[in-house]
Amino acid sequence: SPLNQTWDYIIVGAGAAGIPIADRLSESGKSVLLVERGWASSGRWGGTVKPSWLEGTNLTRFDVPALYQFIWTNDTDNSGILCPDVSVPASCVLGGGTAVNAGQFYKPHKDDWDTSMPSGWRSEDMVSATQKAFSRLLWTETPSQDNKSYLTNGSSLALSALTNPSYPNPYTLIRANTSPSSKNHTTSPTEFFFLNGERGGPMATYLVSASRRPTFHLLLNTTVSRILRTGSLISGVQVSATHPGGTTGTIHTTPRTGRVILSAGVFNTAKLLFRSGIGPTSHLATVHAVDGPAMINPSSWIRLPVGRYLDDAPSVYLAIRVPGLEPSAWETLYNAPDPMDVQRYLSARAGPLAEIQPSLSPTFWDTYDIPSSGNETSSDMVVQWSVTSTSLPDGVLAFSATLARGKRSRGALGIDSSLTMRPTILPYFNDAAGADYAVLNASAHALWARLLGGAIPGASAYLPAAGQGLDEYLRGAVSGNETLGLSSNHWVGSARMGEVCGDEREVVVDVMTRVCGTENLHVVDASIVNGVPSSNPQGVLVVAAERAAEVILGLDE
Ligand SMILES: Cc1cc2nc3c(=O)[nH]c(=O)nc-3n(C[C@H](O)[C@H](O)[C@H](O)COP(=O)(O)OP(=O)(O)OC[C@H]3O[C@@H](n4cnc5c(N)ncnc54)[C@H](O)[C@@H]3O)c2cc1C
Repeated sequence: SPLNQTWDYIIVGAGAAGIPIADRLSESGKSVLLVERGWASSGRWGGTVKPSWLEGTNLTRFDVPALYQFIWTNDTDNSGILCPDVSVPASCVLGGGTAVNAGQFYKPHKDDWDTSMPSGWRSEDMVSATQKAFSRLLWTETPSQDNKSYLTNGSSLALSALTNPSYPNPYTLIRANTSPSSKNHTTSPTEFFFLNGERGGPMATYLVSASRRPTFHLLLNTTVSRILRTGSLISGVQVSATHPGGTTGTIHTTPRTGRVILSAGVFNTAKLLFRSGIGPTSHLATVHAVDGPAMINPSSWIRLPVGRYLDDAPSVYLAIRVPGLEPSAWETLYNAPDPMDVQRYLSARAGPLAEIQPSLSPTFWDTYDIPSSGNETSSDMVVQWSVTSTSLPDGVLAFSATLARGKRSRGALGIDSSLTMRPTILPYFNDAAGADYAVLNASAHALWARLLGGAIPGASAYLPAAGQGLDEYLRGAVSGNETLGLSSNHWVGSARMGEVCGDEREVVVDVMTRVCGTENLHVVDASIVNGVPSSNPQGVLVVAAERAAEVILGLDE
């Protein structure tokens, strides 16, 4: 039992960052315990949740790319997948976000590091970590093993509208993971981490190599409820069984040298810090009222601005009607897919079930210059657009704009008396100078003019509808009570990394990923990324985990 030994590294949370760092640390020969609150998702790890047509195979719903969309639907049994104690979608099964996400996988833009991360985490420092991450996790634009794309009618139309030289100012076609820092008026086939026609990512790579080492142990179905801490020194974690097969008790780190690494995701890492007496006083007081004497004494609380730099990329979509657009019929895929498609997938991992439905491609980017205003210096801001016709009526093609690196709005998170984590300030369109809205507005107008100006023959307005102005539509989309609906699930930044603990820039962890005021407690997950990157974040997170492994192993040499 993991309770009966001490561990050099205890890693909390087996997600996008937790799995890679666990693997890299276990390479050193030291003992590594990876504690995951959820159950096995992928069939490779013993997962069992699947539609009936996968019975008799080793695959689960998490392994088949096309089943990704069903995490959002009410008519599919999604119980036990999303974290019940987080008010926004967060995955609480093995793999974390990488078990349920769309698999879009992008190499970081160099400015993802250079504009917001401290020294030691700039692009020149990340070269080896990037190389390691992107040689372990491969990517593809055609997950289907016959090397074809399916239901590509919408993506082909969009790609030609973007790149057609007969329309003014065409986009340049690139391969995003070959030219990661070309994100200005460029378009690329979407890059996915699917592997051999199945979900890839950390569960299919790093976890496989880690689990071959005798010094590595994966503990599933077990929630870490708090860190065992005496002042600045961490001695282990308290755990409780979440599901059958889980473990309850206390697990200790190796005396004097052991470390605990929190990789539980933006909201759950913050919750663990709060429950361990680390955070803003008001949140610690909320936890104290619930946990009482089980919580560390207030005289030992470490006041840090955990959660005060929360960020997420807001998304707003425009949609057009396109004559003759191929219907996607994706709704039937879970319970009643076409038997021919099932046969093709099961025998050869090919066909529409091997890809996100329908092809979520291409992706395109524009970068805008933002003049200085108030305390803000001039900078640039990236808008990433993606194309899909899923969950819309037949014949409708959507273009979804995501405000990415350089966006200025910031939010905050908090905890309530049921110990549920939630954003208390949403990081959307709240910047004083209105730069975020200005960029969205400019980008949406440029695209709308292209789409309705002849770049897609016969296209007509759907959202906004004909007669409703684009400005009015955009204003409506970004205001009101529905703003959580703007989320792209790209949350980062709840434990801001800085060069100097205690300075005014809301620093929670130092460049060694160590929580300020502690000796051996680290955070390695999306919490330490100081602002949304230029593209979907998991590529940045795996690289960050590789970099964190380098610095932590360096500390222990
Ligand atoms: C529906 C959806 C679609 C997305 N699509 C994409 C995409 O296509 N591309 C992309 O780049 N990004 C995508 N993302 C975002 C991406 O998945 C996340 O940014 C990423 O997974 C965050 O990584 P993380 O390591 O910080 O946390 P996570 O991956 O969330 O991992 C945290 C892990 O910790 C576990 N845990 C939490 N609390 C505890 C505890 N107390 N004890 C033990 N274990 C605990 C959780 O169960 C989970 O396994 C998507 C996210 C969602 C929700």
